[in-house]
Amino acid sequence: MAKSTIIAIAGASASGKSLFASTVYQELVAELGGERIAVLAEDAYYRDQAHLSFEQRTLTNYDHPAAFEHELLASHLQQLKAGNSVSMPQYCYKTHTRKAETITVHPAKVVLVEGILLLTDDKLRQQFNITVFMDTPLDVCLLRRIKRDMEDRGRSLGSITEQYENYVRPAFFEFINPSKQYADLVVTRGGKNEIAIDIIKTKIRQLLQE
Ligand SMILES: Nc1ncnc2c1ncn2[C@@H]1O[C@H](COP(=O)(O)OP(=O)(O)O)[C@@H](O)[C@H]1O
Ligand SMILES: Nc1ccn([C@@H]2O[C@H](COP(=O)(O)O)[C@@H](O)[C@H]2O)c(=O)n1
Repeated sequence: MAKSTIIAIAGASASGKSLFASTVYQELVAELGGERIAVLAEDAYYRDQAHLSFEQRTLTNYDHPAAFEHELLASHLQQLKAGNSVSMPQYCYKTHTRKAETITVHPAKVVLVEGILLLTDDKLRQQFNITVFMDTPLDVCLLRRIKRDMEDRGRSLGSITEQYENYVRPAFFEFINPSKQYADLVVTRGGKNEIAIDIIKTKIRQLLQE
């Protein structure tokens, strides 16, 4: 396989990273077919916590780089670039650990990867060819996170606000926002910014023709 291009999409929790990545992916798959584009999520690389009790897992700081197995993600990106398939873990936000099953990701000409702390890690940054930062106001992110976490991740309003004050907001200022400096493209207005989606799609079409 010809050299892969890795496109990283970073930004705050609920800033629209997954929506942006999945919109680009789905629209291009509808147009070109899926075998030359792959999508990975940094969240899939949260450390396995099967050895901890549920109570212990609720105490983890999921917004700190130490919560992620970034070495495994970096090695998977390297494997994909080398033309090998990888077994991407699957993560469950309700149990706070990995599922038993993995997903096989095949090598692709373009690999999209999205996650909060991608641009904070030097080894990961070395793998990225194009970097995008979703610059959505934090109050907008919080409102979207509350709705999503209550509807999809089985959380109470109390647990969301406590986690937000203790971990999510501090990590945004300590790690996520400073990593914006590493972005090639800063996207405002979230995962539905059609011009930004179009720019990335145009770049990917160009890469697929090379
Ligand atoms: N521009 C937007 N307008 C309205 N809702 C949005 C927009 N961008 C994202 N959302 C919604 O906000 C929530 C969080 O978006 P998501 O893409 O999952 O964020 P992230 O992956 O950054 O955590 C989702 O329910 C998504 O549909
Ligand atoms: N068990 C977990 C694991 C992660 N989180 C939160 O998820 C956020 C990152 O995912 P996004 O889709 O929002 O980018 C991060 O801010 C963690 O706080 C969690 O709540 N529980």
